Amino acid sequence: MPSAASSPVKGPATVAVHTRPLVIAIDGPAASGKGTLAKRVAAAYGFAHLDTGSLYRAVGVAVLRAGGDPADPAAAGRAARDLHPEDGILADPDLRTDEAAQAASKVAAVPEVRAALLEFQRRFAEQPPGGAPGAVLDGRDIGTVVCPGADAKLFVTASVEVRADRRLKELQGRGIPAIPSDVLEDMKARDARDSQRAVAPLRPAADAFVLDTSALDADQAYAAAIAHIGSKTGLGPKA
Ligand SMILES: Nc1ncnc2c1ncn2[C@@H]1O[C@H](COP(=O)(O)OP(=O)(O)OP(=O)(O)O)[C@@H](O)[C@H]1O
Ligand SMILES: Nc1ccn([C@@H]2O[C@H](COP(=O)(O)O)[C@@H](O)[C@H]2O)c(=O)n1
Repeated sequence: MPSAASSPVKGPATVAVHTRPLVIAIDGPAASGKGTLAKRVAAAYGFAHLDTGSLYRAVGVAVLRAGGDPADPAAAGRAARDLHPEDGILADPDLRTDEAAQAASKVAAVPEVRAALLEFQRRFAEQPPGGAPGAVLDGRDIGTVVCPGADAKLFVTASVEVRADRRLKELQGRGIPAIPSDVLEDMKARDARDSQRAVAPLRPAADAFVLDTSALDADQAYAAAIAHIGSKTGLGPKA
């Protein structure tokens, strides 16, 4: 094999700089806007995007469909081991219901479930589908557990009242009737389960950039995220 010094020059020196896909981790509580942000960041950089919450939702829905209790570790663990995310289940509209969200946060507290879903998430980050040059994963434990070596980490948050209001408007926009106080209580219950569980609790990684979007609209949140990602990776968005 010729040494690097004797190799013929095949193109600009910068071409060979990225020898592995770039990984951007975006975590945060429910309705903080991390999914909206992750999709937009992925599109801007030409990266693949994985909404890891949909994996937990798929497991929760599978347990419910089998007539089981999402908090039952045996039922939840079995459903996670049987999950084949490549089969299109993540696009099932049933995953977007509040019932699915609550079931997801119950199965997510089961260590066997988290272990069963870990490999798929890491493979996505290491080998993004379609040969994309990078991956954006959003969830609760991407920066802390799934991709602790991510090139840029964001923890997107907002006050629980602001998040409940966003979710309420989202539900209303989809024509789903919702009671504001119920939405707020559900949000608090999910926050508590996600941040108090023993395994991979929701919390910012020590090296995460905390982005509070309580007073930011989606464009302002995106601008702040892009500035941070640029400062960590030296890359700017393509679009
Ligand atoms: N900065 C923002 N300001 C106002 N509304 C926003 C902002 N970001 C996102 N939204 C809206 O808030 C709602 C929730 O956003 P999104 O689904 O991205 O949150 P999420 O953190 O991914 O939620 P979940 O974890 O429950 O999937 C959506 O209706 C979205 O359009
Ligand atoms: N990395 C993750 C992602 C999600 N969860 C759990 O799933 C629930 C649903 O997630 P959404 O992002 O779709 O709202 C969430 O409440 C968490 O309990 C997780 O644990 N880890």
